[in-house]
Amino acid sequence: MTTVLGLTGGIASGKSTVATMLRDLGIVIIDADVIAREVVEVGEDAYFKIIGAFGRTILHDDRTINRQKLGEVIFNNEQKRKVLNSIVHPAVREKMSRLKMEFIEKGEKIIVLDIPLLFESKQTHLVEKVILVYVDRDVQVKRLMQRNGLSVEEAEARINSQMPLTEKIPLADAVINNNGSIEETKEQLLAVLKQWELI
Ligand SMILES: CC(C)(COP(=O)(O)OP(=O)(O)OC[C@H]1O[C@@H](n2cnc3c(N)ncnc32)[C@H](O)[C@@H]1O)[C@@H](O)C(=O)NCCC(=O)NCCS
Ligand SMILES: Nc1ncnc2c1ncn2[C@@H]1O[C@H](COP(=O)(O)OP(=O)(O)OP(=O)(O)O)[C@@H](O)[C@H]1O
Repeated sequence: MTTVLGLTGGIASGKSTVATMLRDLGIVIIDADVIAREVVEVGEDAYFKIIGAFGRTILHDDRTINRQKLGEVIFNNEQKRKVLNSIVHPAVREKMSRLKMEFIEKGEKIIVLDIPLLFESKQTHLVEKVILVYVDRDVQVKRLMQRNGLSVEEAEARINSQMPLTEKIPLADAVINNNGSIEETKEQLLAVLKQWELI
């Protein structure tokens, strides 16, 4: 029997940090951000659809998608974000489901789907339980600015394009508070997995 968990949070809340801890425990992670990059590689269906919707100005000279430029467009324009989502999300969903089935067939005990927009895009039916990685907004802004080299306005725009983390808390089965140290986050994660009798 395989248990399928969802790992979610907000931008720069610490999902990848928690995913690395899970990987270190030997648990398989299917990462929606990674798949979202793969399905828009040069030559893929979604790649051509993106050019059709956003024009060739969002490409680098080598024809790959200029993610920084596309990000500037979609994080500041809800209409355009919806257009991009409508192109990329179906392809991501299809590939995630396929990978999930492959790992189930292989007999993996636990599979974690790391999906930043799990609640926004109503994907909770894919998983049995959801772990939310939470941080306070000021911590989130600070870590996002630092990691991506963004201004406070740019960081706020990205955070505002998602459901507020406080609204995600009641929708999750377990909440890991990542305001503190990495060690404190790891302790919380292990406690959740023990409580669910997964380790
Ligand atoms: C806009 C893009 C080109 C920016 O690329 P970039 O390399 O700068 O960021 P990256 O892909 O690593 O995403 C970082 C984080 O941004 C947030 N984010 C990404 N896309 C979205 C979106 N459409 N709406 C809200 N938040 C988003 C997520 O928290 C994600 O973890 C890229 O994020 C993208 O193609 N987004 C659309 C697909 C999508 O929704 N991906 C999220 C998981 S399916
Ligand atoms: N407990 C912590 N203390 C200090 N820094 C942290 C902590 N957790 C994460 N970080 C840092 O915060 C940033 C965001 O963390 P991470 O990349 O894990 O978030 P994420 O939710 O996967 O982000 P995204 O969805 O935007 O890719 C990273 O630079 C990471 O090193």
